[in-house]
Amino acid sequence: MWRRVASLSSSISSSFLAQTASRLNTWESLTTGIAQQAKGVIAPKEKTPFITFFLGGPGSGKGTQCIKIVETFGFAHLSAGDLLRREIASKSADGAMILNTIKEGKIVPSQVTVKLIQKEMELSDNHKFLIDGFPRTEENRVSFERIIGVEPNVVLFFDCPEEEMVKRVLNRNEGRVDDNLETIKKRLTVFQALSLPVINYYSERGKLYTIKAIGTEDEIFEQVRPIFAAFEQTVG
Ligand SMILES: Nc1ncnc2c1ncn2[C@@H]1O[C@H](COP(=O)(O)OP(=O)(O)O)[C@@H](O)[C@H]1O
Ligand SMILES: Nc1ccn([C@H]2C[C@H](O)[C@@H](COP(=O)(O)OP(=O)(O)O)O2)c(=O)n1
Ligand SMILES: [Mg+2]
Repeated sequence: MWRRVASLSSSISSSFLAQTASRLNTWESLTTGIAQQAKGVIAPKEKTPFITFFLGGPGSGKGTQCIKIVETFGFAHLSAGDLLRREIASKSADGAMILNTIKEGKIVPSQVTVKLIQKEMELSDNHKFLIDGFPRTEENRVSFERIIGVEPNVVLFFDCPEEEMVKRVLNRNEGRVDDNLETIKKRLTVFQALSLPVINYYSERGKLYTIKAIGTEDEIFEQVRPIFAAFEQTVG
């Protein structure tokens, strides 16, 4: 597998290869556990994971653009919010706590969310992931790095005026318990206080792509598409 990665391109820098090797080891350990549990039913992944984080305030259009990336570039879409809502619906042990946290516009403890993401990654046949709505706090970010052991390759930030986000969320019409004015206001405060530092963190590391998230869905996709097109060859 190492030879396969190393032969991808001679122009890939040695530090990139070192990072790739480290991610590969992590991916193998991530998959080994589940493969053992399944007694060989699930084959170990053959490709290095490619991880993208989609960040932005409520209603900034993350989920909408993820669907387009899935259709165009064949990524697996893991929405942190959807995974948490699934826990609520399944009446799991954490369900009531998650529901209250979401209603309050707060952030669910990282361990819970990262475990759900980890499970989805392990079960997926894909190696290209869009992780949508995560990490929303520095605690989320550090917890992902500690538990999953990898950093994202690319981070997208959907930059949208608050007024527009509020309008979109109030029109979302998906029956979500948090799509009301009171919760949105709390979520916007949490976004400013806890999520912006994560966005700044990735900006300082040169991983951040800021998308101007106003305009039609197609116009916004024309900003998003080239980012993924540029990585298509190396991602596989
Ligand atoms: N560019 C856009 N212009 C207008 N409405 C949009 C746009 N993108 C998404 N929407 C709508 O806004 C709402 C929120 O979008 P969504 O993708 O769920 O955002 P997020 O996942 O960031 O909260 C949805 O009802 C969606 O259909
Ligand atoms: N990393 C995350 C992601 C979502 N949550 C909770 C708290 C969020 O307000 C809700 C809804 O998240 P979701 O990503 O679905 O929300 P938007 O699509 O941005 O409106 O889920 C969380 O606690 N931690
Ligand atoms: Mg969403």
